[in-house]
Amino acid sequence: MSSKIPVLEIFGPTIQGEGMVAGQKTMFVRTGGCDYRCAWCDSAFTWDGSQKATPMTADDIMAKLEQTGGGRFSHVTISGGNPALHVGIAELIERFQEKGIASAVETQGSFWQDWLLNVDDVTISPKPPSSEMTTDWSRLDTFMMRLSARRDGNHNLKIVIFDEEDLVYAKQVHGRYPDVPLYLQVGNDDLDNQDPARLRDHLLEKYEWLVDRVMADPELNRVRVLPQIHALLWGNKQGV
Ligand SMILES: C[S@@+](CC[C@H](N)C(=O)[O-])C[C@H]1O[C@@H](n2cnc3c(N)ncnc32)[C@H](O)[C@@H]1O
Ligand SMILES: Nc1nc2[nH]cc(C(=O)O)c2c(=O)[nH]1
Ligand code: SF4
Ligand SMILES: [Mg+2]
Repeated sequence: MSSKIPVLEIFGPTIQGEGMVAGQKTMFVRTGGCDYRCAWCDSAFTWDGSQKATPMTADDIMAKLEQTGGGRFSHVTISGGNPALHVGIAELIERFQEKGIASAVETQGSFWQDWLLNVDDVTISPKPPSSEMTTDWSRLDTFMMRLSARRDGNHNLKIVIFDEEDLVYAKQVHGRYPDVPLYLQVGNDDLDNQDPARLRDHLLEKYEWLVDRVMADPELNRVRVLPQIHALLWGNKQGV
């Protein structure tokens, strides 16, 4: 029997706006529920009760992806919430493999699932102090070790930066997993802004600050710095 997955939204094709495969044409499946409560979560509707998830089987999700994306995609990103809370995603990844669809997952590294071994690109996003969450380093170590042991697939770290303290945290993570590519992402601290042009100016100013800080720091010579491209293009709109 297949285990159902709580789904908040399925959308696309759009571009992956963040991290390692930024610019990639992809569909998104966003799952409901998260074990964290980040102070600045831009997807709080997945866990704060404001929107209701629909329980779906892997086949339901495939049908909805095909209905929404038509023939216009060959890549699916699973985000949330924390997708790694859901065992049922194993079957969804199998469907992708059968159909030759590449897959990516966004998670914070607090829960492991063996299906992660079959995902092409795994992004792990540990949370810095500004999130008001605490990193369980032994859990994260185990998570990173399991990913490093796989033969196929890529993984990377992505840390959202709001302030100096977050940069200190990012350097701690970088020192702990020096061989894993690290992306620093501009934090969006204006989640209620409904004016995409004004938000864009604001986020670009923050991007410039982050770039300047990274250029000045010899401990950050190997990191990559990116904004959320989708926020620059479409602001705080959901489902893009
Ligand atoms: C909404 S989360 C869902 C996946 C998973 N729970 C996680 O946090 O990695 C997707 C990505 O958005 C990032 N994110 C969340 N809120 C953000 C914000 N206000 N500004 C920039 N990035 C944010 C997260 O750090 C994560 O990398
Ligand atoms: N275009 C686009 N790119 C994204 N990359 C990560 C996202 C996420 O919310 O996990 C996201 C998203 O919501 N939209
Ligand atoms: S871990 Fe991800 S989904 Fe969960 S609260 Fe933090 S940013 Fe939001
Ligand atoms: Mg997002």
